Amino acid sequence: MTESIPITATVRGIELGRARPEIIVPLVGDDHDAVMEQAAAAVATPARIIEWRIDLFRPDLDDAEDHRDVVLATLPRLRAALGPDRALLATVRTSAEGGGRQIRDIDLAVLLEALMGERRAGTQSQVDMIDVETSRAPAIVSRVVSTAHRNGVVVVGSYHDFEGTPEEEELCELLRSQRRLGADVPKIAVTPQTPRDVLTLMSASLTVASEGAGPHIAISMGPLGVASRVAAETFGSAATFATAGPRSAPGQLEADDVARMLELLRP
Ligand SMILES: O=C1C[C@@](O)(C(=O)O)C[C@@H](O)[C@@H]1O
Repeated sequence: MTESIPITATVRGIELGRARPEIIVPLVGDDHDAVMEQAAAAVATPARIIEWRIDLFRPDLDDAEDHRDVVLATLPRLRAALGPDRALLATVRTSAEGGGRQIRDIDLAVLLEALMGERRAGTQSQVDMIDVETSRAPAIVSRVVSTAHRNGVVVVGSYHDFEGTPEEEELCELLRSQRRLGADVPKIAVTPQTPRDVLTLMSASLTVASEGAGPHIAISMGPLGVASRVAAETFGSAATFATAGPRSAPGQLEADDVARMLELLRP
């Protein structure tokens, strides 16, 4: 019997969806120096993907254009600090999904598009992956997805629930619908109220993984959900978020510990 080749999403030679789950370290600094300091700590861990939580950057700047200007000024320096082998995931988590910034859909689209830039032939966008919340206006999601794909940027589609864990079938459908919207890596992060909720999340992830449509990320947040962050490979999640300093969500563990756990828990 021949084994089917998994569909993967590749950034900087890192193949999401094949072999061991990737560790993603978030940078949550509120200004340039804090972000650069956290980036230095992140590159000293085994994480190969670094997430810049842009919604937490310069909260003093309410104006979308002022905020965009400082973000774009820091981007090349952050990119350089990561070196050629680490991928940069840019995330603007809106307050609607537990993030730090209240932003109009149109300003969000302009910011995400500016981050991806229009690359010239033979060059690479400074951002390798872009996070888009798939519950934003459909026109905005599709605009961001098209710009990303035109520029060779991998799209992470996001959904967060900080209150509870929907039913398994709903979780599966969320991941499938994110992929239909153009996400290369659908992602759900939900909150367990009971241990069984953690199983529900893992089971939904396993179901979707077995469909073989491509990589996805599934997280059960908070202290109860920690198992989901280290057992990612067993239930088919392509990546897990872990820290090198302050965390960006409840339940995240240190990247070095997670790397060890992923190795120990390899099926
Ligand atoms: O979407 C996610 C997942 C996350 O919420 C977590 O639970 O690890 C952390 C966020 O930084 C990231 O954007």
